[in-house]
Amino acid sequence: MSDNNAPITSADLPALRERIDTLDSEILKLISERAHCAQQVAQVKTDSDPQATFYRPEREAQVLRRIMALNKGPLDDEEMARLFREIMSACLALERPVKVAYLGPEGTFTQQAALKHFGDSAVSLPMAAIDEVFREVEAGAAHFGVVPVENSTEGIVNSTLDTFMDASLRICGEVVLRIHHHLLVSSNTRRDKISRIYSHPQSLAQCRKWLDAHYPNAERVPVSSNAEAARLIKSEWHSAAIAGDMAAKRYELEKVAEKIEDRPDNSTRFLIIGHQDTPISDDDKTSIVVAMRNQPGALHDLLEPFHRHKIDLTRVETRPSRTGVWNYVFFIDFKGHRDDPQVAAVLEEITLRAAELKVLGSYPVGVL
Ligand SMILES: O=C(O)C(=O)C[C@]1(C(=O)O)C=C[C@@H](O)C=C1
Repeated sequence: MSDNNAPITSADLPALRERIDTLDSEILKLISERAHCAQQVAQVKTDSDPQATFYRPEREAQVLRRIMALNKGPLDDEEMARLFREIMSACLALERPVKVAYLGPEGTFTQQAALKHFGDSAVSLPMAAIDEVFREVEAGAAHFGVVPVENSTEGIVNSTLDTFMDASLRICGEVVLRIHHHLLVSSNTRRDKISRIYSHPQSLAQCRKWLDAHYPNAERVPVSSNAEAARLIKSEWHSAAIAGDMAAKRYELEKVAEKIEDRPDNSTRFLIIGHQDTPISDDDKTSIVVAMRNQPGALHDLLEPFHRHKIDLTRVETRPSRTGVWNYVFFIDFKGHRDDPQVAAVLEEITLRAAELKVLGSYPVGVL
């Protein structure tokens, strides 16, 4: 191979490939050793508790954060963490394969979020509605569920918050996904004759300006999901769909235009729901739902302890209560874990002031 100062030429190719082969052998050996360690961890877990939970979100967040902090390039931190995410996913599948229910059908952004969080080795099960995802996990048919909760342009997903009010499940993680929309067609579509564009209503709204500029006369048809839009156009030669990469791949569609969302920072936050409480990971969030008594100053009374204990609120959402006794409930997300002394003190104070308080979960801030 060339010395350090000489430019690399095609003559170096065989030596470079030989070096890659040697490195791959080392990586292979190390990954196998790591997988062996994970198997031993599983043994320790089952020895101490036959009902042990194998998936440990706080540990996974710590592993990924550490890798990102150690990474010196040339791969960027996210790319490197994504590779380790897959290694961990395979290691966890060796311990016990994880079943994850998500808001389907196949090809939705929620499926993409599930894969981003659990990796490719998880078994993912599409559900037709958000409450079905909850039910599947509550019934034990899936270990975890993934549901959308808020979008940076279109706001809150009300059905997720409403379903939480009656559910017994905990939040054990969050995933934030950059949402990129594409205009997709099938191989049979006459691209110059597009007269109808299908998508989920939120996606149509997120691409409104682009559609006004490029397809002002096409009919915009709202459907139940982007994946459904992608499926529909397979049989219509004059129609296009707005959907993401996952749907494009699943339905073998071609991209006429990429990243057509009006706001480049368009992102959606998803929650991971399950049965278990998650221990502290050192960078956590907590979600609670609170019903206050119907009296003046109730919201102030609720928020004041957070201010006094210097706890950052990341979201406050009001929803009509469905029990009829209390008019409104507040969904609050804040930084910190319920086992942090400061957070525990705030929760204790709120319990005294509120008609009802439910901690939905403390979980690691999304890493990827
Ligand atoms: O540390 C553990 O508890 C493990 O089971 C190992 C491991 C890993 O591969 O690093 C695998 C699955 C868990 O979700 C967390 C981490």
